[in-house]
Amino acid sequence: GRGVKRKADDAFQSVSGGGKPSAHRKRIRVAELENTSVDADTEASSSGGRGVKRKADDDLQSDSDGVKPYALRKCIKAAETSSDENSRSEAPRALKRKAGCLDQDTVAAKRVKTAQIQHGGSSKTAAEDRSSAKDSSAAKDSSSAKDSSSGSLLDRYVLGKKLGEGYHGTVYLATRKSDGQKVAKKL
Ligand SMILES: Nc1ncnc2c1ncn2[C@@H]1O[C@H](COP(=O)(O)OP(=O)(O)OP(=O)(O)O)[C@@H](O)[C@H]1O
Repeated sequence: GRGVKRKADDAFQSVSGGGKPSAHRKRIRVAELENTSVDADTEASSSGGRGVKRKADDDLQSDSDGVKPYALRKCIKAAETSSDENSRSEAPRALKRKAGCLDQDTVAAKRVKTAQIQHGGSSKTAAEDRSSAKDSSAAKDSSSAKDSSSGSLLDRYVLGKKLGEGYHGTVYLATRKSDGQKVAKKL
C-alpha cells in the first residue's frame, strides 16, 4: 500500500516538478529514501517494502550507467530480476526470445511446419514434427559433403519440389529411395 502510494507520488513529481533541476529532485528522493530506510527494511516481507528498495536500486543504477543503451539496461534489469527470483525460469527464456536466439529444435519445427503448409498440411503431432525435422536436417548434413560433387545423389534420392533458397544453395524436398523417407536436400 505504501509502496504504491510513494511510486505514484514519484511519478507525479517527475511530471509536475519540471521547475526543479533534476539533480535537485534526485537529492530530495535520496533523502526521502534514507529517511524511510528503516521502514523499508521492516516492510521487506510486504510487497510495498520490496518495491521501494528495488526502485532505489534502479535509480542508483540508472545514474551510474547512463551511457548504456536502453535495451541493454532492460536486459540487465531482467537478468537481475531472474537471479533475484531463483525459482522462475521464465525470465531467461524471455530474454532468449527477445534476443532472437531460437534453439535448433524450434527452428527445425518451424521449417517442418513451413513444408507442411506448402504441401497442404498433415496430421502429424508436434513430437513427430520435431523428430522428422531432425531427420531431415541430419540427412542434409551428413550427405551434403559427399553428394555435392558426385552424381550419386540422383541415384539415391528422388528430387521433389523446391522448398526454399539459402545463401549457399537451394533446398529441395527429396525422397530417399532406400526407405522412402522424405528429406530436405540442399544443392
Ligand atoms: N527441412 C526443411 N523443411 C522445409 N523447408 C526447408 C527446410 N530446410 C530448408 N528449408 C527452406 O529452404 C530455405 C533455405 O534453407 P537453408 O537451410 O539453406 O537456409 P540458410 O541456412 O539461410 O542458408 P545458407 O546456409 O545457404 O545461408 C529456408 O529458408 C526454408 O524456407
